[in-house]
Formats: sequence, C-alpha cells, structure tokens
Amino acid sequence: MEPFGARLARAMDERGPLCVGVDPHSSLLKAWGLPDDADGVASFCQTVVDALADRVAVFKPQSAFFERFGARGAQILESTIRQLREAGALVLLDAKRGDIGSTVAAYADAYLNPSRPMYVDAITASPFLGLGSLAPMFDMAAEHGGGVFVLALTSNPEGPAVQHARGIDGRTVAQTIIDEISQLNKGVEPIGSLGLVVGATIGEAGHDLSQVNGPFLVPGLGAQGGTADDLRRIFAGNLGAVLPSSSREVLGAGPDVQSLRDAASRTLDACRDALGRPGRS
Ligand SMILES: O=c1ccn([C@@H]2O[C@H](COP(=O)(O)O)[C@@H](O)[C@H]2O)c(=O)[nH]1
Repeated sequence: MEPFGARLARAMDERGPLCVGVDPHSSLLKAWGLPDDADGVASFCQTVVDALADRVAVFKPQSAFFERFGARGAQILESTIRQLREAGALVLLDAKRGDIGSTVAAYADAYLNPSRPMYVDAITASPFLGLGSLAPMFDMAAEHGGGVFVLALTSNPEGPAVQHARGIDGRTVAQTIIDEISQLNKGVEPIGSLGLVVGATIGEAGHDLSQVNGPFLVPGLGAQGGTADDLRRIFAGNLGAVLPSSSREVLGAGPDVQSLRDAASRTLDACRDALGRPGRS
C-alpha cells in the first residue's frame, strides 16, 4: 500500500486539514438524548458516520470510550472503523499503545496488519518505555503503508513534568523523541509516515520541530482551550504538516446531521485560515 504520509497528504489536500475525534463521552451521549450504554455508542457513531464520513479527511476514534462496553464496544469500534474507511476517510485509532518490544509487536499486528479485524490507517503510541521499544510498530507501518503518531508534547497540563525533563545531554525528553522521529522520517517524500502528537495548548514550549518531516497530530483545540492562532504560532514553518484534531467542539453540535456538518465546516475553515491552506473552489 502507498505510505501513510503520502495518503495523509492527499487526504488533507482533498478534504482539508481536519481530524474529527470520535469520542462518545457519557456526557455527549446524554446531550444527544442517547443511553449511556453500547446501544447509545452505536447510535452515536452511526450519526457521525452518516454526517461526516464522506467529507472529513481523518477520524480519530478514542479507544477508551469503546472499551467501556467490552466486546460490544469492540464490535462497534470495528464497524465504525470499517464504515469510515469505506467512505474514503483515513482512520487514526487513539489508543496510545506502548510496552516492551515483544508486546508492541502484538499491538502492531492488531492495528497495522491489514488482515486483522481492527486494522486502521494509523495509531497513536506512547514512547515512554523508550522510543526503540516502538520499533515493531514502525516496521509494521513501513511494511503495510501505516502511520504511527508518537506522543511528544501532549495537550494535558500534567505532560510537561515528564516531557520537559532534561536528560544528561541537556535535551528534554520531548526533544529527544522529536529528534529520533526526525531521523526516521529523513528524506521521505512528500512527508514521512511517523508523526508526533503535539497539543495546541503547549504554550511556548521552546522545542525545535523544524526537522520532523512528518505529520503533527494536534489535539487540544476547542474544549481544552487551544485556538487556531495557537496552531499558527506553534507550527510556524511546518504548517503544511499540521493535522488539527477536534472532538467535543464538533461533536457537541450533534445529533442533528446538518449541525454536525456545519460545526465540522466551521472548525475546518478556522484551521484552513490558520494554516494558510485555502479550500478548493
Ligand atoms: O495530547 C493529547 C493526546 C490525545 N488527546 C485525545 O484527543 C481527544 C481530545 O478531545 P477534545 O474533546 O477535542 O478535547 C481526546 O480523545 C484525547 O484523549 C488529547 O486530548 N491530548
């Protein structure tokens, strides 16, 4: 399969630079008039698919909200992933997997092997057992055209205590991860398939993102306080590689299909403006 980086670049050209999170929070289920159970999650996801699957570039189901309902949740996640992909969207599963290498190999097989039921285009991964432990994911992604987004500077306020800590060479933990991913993406065109998660809420983090040559997944917009202006400021010089992600801000407009479409369009327009990527006329 064509590498994920190339597929993502095309999807963002064709549908615009936006990832919509599929996060069936219990509060959203309630607001949508749905029960806080597996049937509610199934109905929620079907509405997201019906409203947005044919127009948004990337969807990011949050695994936690499906895991709450055990086997039924897994079934709903599987079916949602399939429907989103059939509608031409890319699916990035937010599961933040990470472990010792031999276990990471099983996660890679579960999510990045096209013959598995939970196959997705890309996953999020945690590097905090050492970036090298994620090598089986990177290998599987390279073999099957998948993507891996590695946590670097997360959007939550607790992140900096770990990510800004400095090692013996003086670099922060985050900068070490950024530099290692930059090495792995070096020379790949149009863009590498190994991405980084960098929140829109990180403020002035003082990290060098200039050599990454891979996509940035940017959560934290809207509900967590990040703005389109933050995108412009944090990613100056790398705007073409930015994939902003929004969950509650878009989903809060549901369950009306047209309202969901309008909310996604508004968010996309703000991202296009901030990133200097006008839409096709
Ligand atoms: O640093 C991170 C990494 C992942 N997330 C996830 O993104 C969404 C954000 O949801 P919003 O409703 O748009 O705030 C959620 O699934 C998080 O688990 C993140 O927020 N920050």
